[in-house]
Amino acid sequence: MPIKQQPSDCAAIDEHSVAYYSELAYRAMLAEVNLTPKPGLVDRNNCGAHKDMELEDFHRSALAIRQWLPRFIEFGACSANLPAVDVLIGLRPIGIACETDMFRATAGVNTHKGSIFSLGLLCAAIGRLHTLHRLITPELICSTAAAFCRGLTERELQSTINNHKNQPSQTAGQRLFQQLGLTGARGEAEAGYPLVIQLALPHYRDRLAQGIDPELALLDTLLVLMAHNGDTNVASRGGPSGLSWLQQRAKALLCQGGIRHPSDLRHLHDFDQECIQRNLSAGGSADLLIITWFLAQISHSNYQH
Ligand SMILES: CC(C)(COP(=O)(O)OP(=O)(O)OC[C@H]1O[C@@H](n2cnc3c(N)ncnc32)[C@H](O)[C@@H]1O)[C@@H](O)C(=O)NCCC(=O)NCCS
Ligand SMILES: Nc1ncnc2c1ncn2[C@@H]1O[C@H](COP(=O)(O)OP(=O)(O)OP(=O)(O)O)[C@@H](O)[C@H]1O
Repeated sequence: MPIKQQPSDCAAIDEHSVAYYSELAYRAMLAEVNLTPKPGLVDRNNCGAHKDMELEDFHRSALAIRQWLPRFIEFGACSANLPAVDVLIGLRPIGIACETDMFRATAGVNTHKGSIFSLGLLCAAIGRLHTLHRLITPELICSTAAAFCRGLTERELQSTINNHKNQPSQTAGQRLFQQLGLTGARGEAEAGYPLVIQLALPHYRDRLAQGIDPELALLDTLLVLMAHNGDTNVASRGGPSGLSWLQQRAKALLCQGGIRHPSDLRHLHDFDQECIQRNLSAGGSADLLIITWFLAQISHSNYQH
């Protein structure tokens, strides 16, 4: 499809701001994958329910993605003159090139496809807000990302139902929308990341304010996401019953008090083993946890541009 409008050349965003936000996004990916023990997901203890990837693949993948993070921010900064809804068409080739580098780094394994999509959108939103001299807050970043994605679920999920029904070219996300109505990574982005803004981020901040260890607070926040997210990774592996089981299991753990003390980690070890047995992995919630950590650092920082 031809690009309707090209972003004009713009005075590039200053390199310190680009470096600062890129580094936070890179560290967010590391904070998530190193966090242990996570039910069903790859972590420092094990590969969870995954047979084709391990911790080192995620470290290599994050390093490959790191090179692209400044490009997302710069694109967002340089396209700030365009209507928000016209930004995604220019951002996508950068996201796809970044995905290609990720697959090269992992010999073809999907470690961070969903993370690239979401971090790419948020980084571009930061660039746009910077150029427009707006405040860079979690809420404004997510509402800007939502504006980039307006119409995305209609274009790529709803309208593909009739055009591509049962086609092998369908992605997992398109198939799950058709079968279960889940809108996945696209729906969460288009809605402005409500699970992060309304649930996970306030929960993480509350736990930190209560003096809970940051790693335990992040694990507890992962449970909140798992309890509420219509995660297409879980549904693709376990169907609707697998998704419902995982959500209920996470809710039950939270009702028991969640993860507040090191002794609570035994519940996560049990949950991990159950996910491995059922071949369930909450990759979408892991992606949202990356975003939660990233936005939490931004709301804590006094960074001035
Ligand atoms: C839109 C994408 C994610 C489509 O993938 P797909 O159709 O398989 O969709 P799906 O919703 O199943 O998600 C893919 C990944 O997102 C993550 N995910 C799953 N569920 C959720 C959820 N509820 N919320 C957030 N992320 C989720 C998972 O990691 C999953 O593997 C993407 O691959 C794509 O189009 N990439 C091109 C790069 C791009 O557009 N970049 C633009 C911004 S940088
Ligand atoms: N620590 C993690 N462990 C596993 N997945 C993660 C982790 N962090 C993020 N993810 C997300 O989960 C997705 C990978 O999930 P999964 O391997 O289930 O997907 P897939 O490759 O599409 O499916 P399958 O492996 O069933 O063929 C990635 O796109 C990534 O963004």
